[in-house]
Amino acid sequence: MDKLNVSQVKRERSAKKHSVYLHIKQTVQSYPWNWPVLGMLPGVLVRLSRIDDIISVLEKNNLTFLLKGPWFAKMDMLFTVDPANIQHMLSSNFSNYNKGPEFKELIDVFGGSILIADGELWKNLRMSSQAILSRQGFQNMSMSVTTSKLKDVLLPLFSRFSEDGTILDLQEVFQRFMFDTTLVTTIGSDPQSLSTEMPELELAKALENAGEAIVFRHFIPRFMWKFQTWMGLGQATKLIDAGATFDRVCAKYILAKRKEIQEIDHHHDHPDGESEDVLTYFMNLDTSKYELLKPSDDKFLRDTIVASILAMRDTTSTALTWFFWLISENPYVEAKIRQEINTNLPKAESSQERSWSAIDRKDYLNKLVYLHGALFETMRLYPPIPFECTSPIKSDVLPSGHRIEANFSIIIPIYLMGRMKSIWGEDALQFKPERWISETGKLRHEPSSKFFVFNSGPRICPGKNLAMLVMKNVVVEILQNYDIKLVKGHKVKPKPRLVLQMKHGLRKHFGYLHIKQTLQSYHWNWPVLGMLPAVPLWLNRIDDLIWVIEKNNLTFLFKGPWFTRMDMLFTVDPANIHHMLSSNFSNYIKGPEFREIVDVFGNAMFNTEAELWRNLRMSTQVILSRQSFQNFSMSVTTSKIKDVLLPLLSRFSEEGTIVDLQDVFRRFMFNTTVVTTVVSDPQSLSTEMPEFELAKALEDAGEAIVIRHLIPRFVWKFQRWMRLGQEKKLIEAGATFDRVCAKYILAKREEIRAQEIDHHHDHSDEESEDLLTYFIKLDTSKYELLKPSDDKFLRDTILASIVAMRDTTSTALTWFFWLTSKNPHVEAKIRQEINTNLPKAESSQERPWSANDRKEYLNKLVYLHGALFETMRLYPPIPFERSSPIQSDVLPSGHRIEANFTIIIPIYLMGRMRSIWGEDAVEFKPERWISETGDLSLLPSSLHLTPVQEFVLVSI
Ligand code: HEM
Repeated sequence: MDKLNVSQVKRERSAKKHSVYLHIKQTVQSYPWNWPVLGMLPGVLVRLSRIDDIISVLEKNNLTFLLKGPWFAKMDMLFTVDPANIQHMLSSNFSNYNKGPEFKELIDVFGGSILIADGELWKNLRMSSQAILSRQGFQNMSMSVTTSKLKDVLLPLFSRFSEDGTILDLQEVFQRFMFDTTLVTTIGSDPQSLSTEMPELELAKALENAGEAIVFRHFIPRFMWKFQTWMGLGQATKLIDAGATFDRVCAKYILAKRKEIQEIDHHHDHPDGESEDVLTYFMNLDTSKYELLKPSDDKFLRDTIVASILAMRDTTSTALTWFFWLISENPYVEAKIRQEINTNLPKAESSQERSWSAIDRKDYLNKLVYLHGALFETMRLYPPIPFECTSPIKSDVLPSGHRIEANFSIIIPIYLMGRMKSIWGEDALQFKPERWISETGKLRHEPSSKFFVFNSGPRICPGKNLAMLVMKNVVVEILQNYDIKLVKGHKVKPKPRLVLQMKHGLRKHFGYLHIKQTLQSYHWNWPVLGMLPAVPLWLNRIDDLIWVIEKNNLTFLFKGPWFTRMDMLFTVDPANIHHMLSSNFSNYIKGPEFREIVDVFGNAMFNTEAELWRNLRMSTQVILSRQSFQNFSMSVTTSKIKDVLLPLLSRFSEEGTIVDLQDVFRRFMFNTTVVTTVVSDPQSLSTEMPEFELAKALEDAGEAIVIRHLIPRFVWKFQRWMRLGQEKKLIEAGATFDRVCAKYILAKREEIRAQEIDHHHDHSDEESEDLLTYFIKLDTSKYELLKPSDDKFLRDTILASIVAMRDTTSTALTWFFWLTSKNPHVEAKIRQEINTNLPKAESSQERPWSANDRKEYLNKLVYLHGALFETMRLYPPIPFERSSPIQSDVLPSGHRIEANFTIIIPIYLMGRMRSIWGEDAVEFKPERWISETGDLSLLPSSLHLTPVQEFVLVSI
């Protein structure tokens, strides 16, 4: 294997090990668009998986884009998301536009229903459908069917799953739920597809197969699928079979209904016509009003049943699935919805004193404005029907200026439309129910040509209001009883279908949402084992842990197993923190246990106390605050960026290599830290990505130390004595530290000696010396407890410097890039800030900057500063801090603590507390750091700066 291959393999291995991968890619402009013969098809295929790129193409083309298909394939299409075009085609010029013959042909299996029909037939179908959908009786029936299905089937099923700890696929649950309720409202009988057995139903299966085959037809030239149908091949067979199933199953329903009607006629026992099901309504239709409809014709009734299921089932169940996923990703939205539900809930319902009428329930649901906004917002981002087709009967010119011939295909990609910044603003990609709430707290109206999810004009969805009520009903019942969490690691993405369902991997019955009861039900404090058994449970459920701490007023006493000395007080209460780390500082130390746990690092500043700490702190502060040291560090960073990091990223980008950015940043910071500490550059960042013993030892030591925190002291003491497991690694890491540092120290002493002999040496340079030189030459009269001549002291100093700078900064950078890639609006704002403040000279590279110029420029980047703070608020590089009182004390929270008791401040959780940061605590919002005057907000006094914090931020 040659050298390059080796490095490639190493890189892949390291990428697997870590969890952050970012793909460096060129922008889409560089791909060729229009090919000879093949047209734009190859370009489209490349871009299909790059929704962002397609969005930017549409934005660049003023929201309308002409796609050239392969020559002679009749696949040219106009894509438009321009609200003006939509208003023109679907409202003001409605009579000149229809679904087009091609679309009808594509979905022929659904017959001539309302969803497909045009012209007079459509008008008849529309008027008759609207008549039944607008009946109070029909709406009430639909609501009661939904409510009883929820109470009698769905909730008991959830309870059972929750007790068993079963993970289930919520998409499938909602599909079955909607299938059952849709069939009850359509034909009056319940197929009971939702049950513990989850039986497979042929009609449901046929609908799925038909949907798949139809999508396939959209993507291949017409003559190909025509040929396949003729030969009965591939997808075509599925479609033919699905059609046959529709015929057979619907015939059965129709026959049964006819019998039922006859019997009722026979007994003269007419039920209330207002609440009849769809099939009964259409069978009894007054044909004098709707001349083109034929209630006696089984084909007409079959198409009506299929259309009714299609219109109601998948649309609603899909919207519900995306909704639950989005709120599980946005817990603050979920909290707001729960609050709205509880605030508006009438007393009677909560105490279950009386059952509600459908009308009471409707009134209540209509009050839930924020929930309404959250459902609209879900469908804006994940519209159940992701695209719409239309075609002009006569040639026309669109408001966008595009001239289109008769029968030309026009596609409205609704999915993309909801993501356009020019339509929805800079935050288009964010899930923000607030955008639907007006200043007076009412629902904000958006024209249907803009919020096109329910179509627009005369063909607007006639079931919209009913669908909203049904969805609200489902959400309220579920949220009142359950917490729903996404199973960790499950990938969520849409699958291209007629209805925008969620693609959840290949495994069919693989679930993705975990239903669980609220935390109260867990067994907490066990005899002998204390709370230890609950720990693994919490560790996977950070949200619960946050909730427990919030419930306990930010301070929580953890009981470890008996006799293990593992009891600890967890606190994130800013008042306690201020007390321990500031006002009562002298009574608090890291504690002997902590020192013992991190003994491999020796006497570093972060694990010493009292006078020794004061000496270390003062001497360190002197060098860190030197202008020259700061400038030295800045130039090291800058040249490492320009000479190493950027060329490497360019190369990866050209090769299309996927890099582990965490590894890159760690190596980058390792190099710059070692340079500022001892001056010699280990060059760990290069195409070869060599492994370094010092870096490796630091990693092993870190791992072992975490384990020491989690297990009882006697266990790791015993392991150390036996040289077992992670303790063995720790001993080896210690030896590596000794050896490598001894080398650095020896080299540095020699260098200093040589300089002292060399009389030409200019001492004015002293100001920009590295850390090791500084400590070797330290003035011991000022710092009596420090011993520059002692190699052990220098070794500990080198290590402390690397530990303090390397991982903290590189970790913050890695999370920062991940968060900005997930929040493109933040990235855009940062880029803008960078460009706006960039001095002309730099951009044209006319003159090199001094470190001072650069510092001044970086200090202007307030929004970037906020984004970095925000990154560290959510992902603090040091996730917890430890403290212990020398003498017993009472904390401001009222907790009495004995001397030497362990107190943990879980900084990671602290950044996620709603009671500290507000309802949007878990959101990434750099804006929270910007004051009204555009400056950086002052930190709350409970959060304390470390001496290097500002320095580190400037380096970043
Ligand atoms: C979240 C739920 C729903 C969404 C997003 C939705 C969306 C839509 C859209 C986009 C169309 C136009 C389709 C086209 O012309 O290609 C449509 C049509 C239609 N929808 Fe809905 N719908 C939903 C629920 C329902 C429900 C619950 C019903 C019935 C109770 C219903 C009944 C209909 C009917 C009958 C049409 C055909 C209208 C026509 O062509 O004139 N929809 N819907």
